[in-house]
Amino acid sequence: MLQVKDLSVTYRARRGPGVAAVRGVDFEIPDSTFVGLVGESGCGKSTLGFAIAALLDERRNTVRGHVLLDGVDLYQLSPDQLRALRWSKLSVVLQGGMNAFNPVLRLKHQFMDVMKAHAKLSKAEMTKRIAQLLAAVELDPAVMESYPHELSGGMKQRAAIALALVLEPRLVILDEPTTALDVVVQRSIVTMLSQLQHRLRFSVLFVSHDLGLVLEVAQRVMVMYAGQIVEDKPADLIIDEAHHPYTKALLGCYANPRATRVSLTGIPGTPPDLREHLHGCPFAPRCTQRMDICETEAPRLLPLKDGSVACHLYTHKEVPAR
Ligand SMILES: Nc1ncnc2c1ncn2[C@@H]1O[C@H](COP(=O)(O)OP(=O)(O)OP(=O)(O)O)[C@@H](O)[C@H]1O
Repeated sequence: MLQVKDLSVTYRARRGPGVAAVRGVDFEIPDSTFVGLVGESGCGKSTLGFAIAALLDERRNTVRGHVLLDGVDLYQLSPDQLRALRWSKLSVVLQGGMNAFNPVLRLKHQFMDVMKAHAKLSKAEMTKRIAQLLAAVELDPAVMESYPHELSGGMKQRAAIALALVLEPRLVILDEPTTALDVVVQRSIVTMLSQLQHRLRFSVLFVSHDLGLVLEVAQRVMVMYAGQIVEDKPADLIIDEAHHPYTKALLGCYANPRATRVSLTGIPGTPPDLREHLHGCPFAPRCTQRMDICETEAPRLLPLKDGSVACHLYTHKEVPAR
């Protein structure tokens, strides 16, 4: 349903090279699939999410490649065609829900504005639909009469998810939707989201730096490093069968709740500066299994039995340098 083909995004700079935040990314998300996108801060997750939603300002950055939703390339559409498609086919939920709502309008009017722009419904029908949606995200329907500031952070984020679902989109992109919330509220929202996704069968791209949280809800996990997808795997296999040394290192930073003993390791070094031209594998300077080829040749994302990985360890028979 969603196909991303050779997608690259560069934030242009006044002087010098821009930031190549997304570098030739390819993947697909079939219907009704919950995909998590994880990686350290600055690896390009949000930029990829925004580029898929065609939300980046093309006056300030360069987007190349294709994003196809049901075969329609979003980057070939006029602004009006794109507007018609937002909310109805694809919607976005951002951190804290704060960007979703106008502070001076009651929630119900904000839901109605979206509905009026896309569908012909009577006021009573709209009110009924808003009540159903708020109940679906486990909020009291009476909340529709509130202003955004009257809601707690968790309630606001639930309302933002309800708003994203108002026109029954096929794909919802959530960018760090629960990061600003406490752990208990985070868990309850993510569980609610997962149940809704099962019931309503939309697809989700869930952007998060929290691998533990993603593993609780996603069917598939894509791991991003330095603007590229380095591993893509079913979530239930990633803990025991991760291939990429970066995925293994990320897992080492996360306490597996199923393990009886846990030792957390961290990842030495820092991700590369995305303003620079990258030679070879971007993870090589931090990789404990690097080989000579890793310094010179960029690995391509190649299919495995389950998922895919971009790492020379699985295509070359060289012995790791250390
Ligand atoms: N508007 C912008 N202009 C210039 N560079 C940007 C802009 N937004 C992001 N970047 C840079 O692009 C790179 C990728 O950033 P991005 O926010 O997409 O990463 P991320 O993985 O989502 O990180 P985080 O989890 O911290 O949000 C970083 O080097 C960041 O500094």
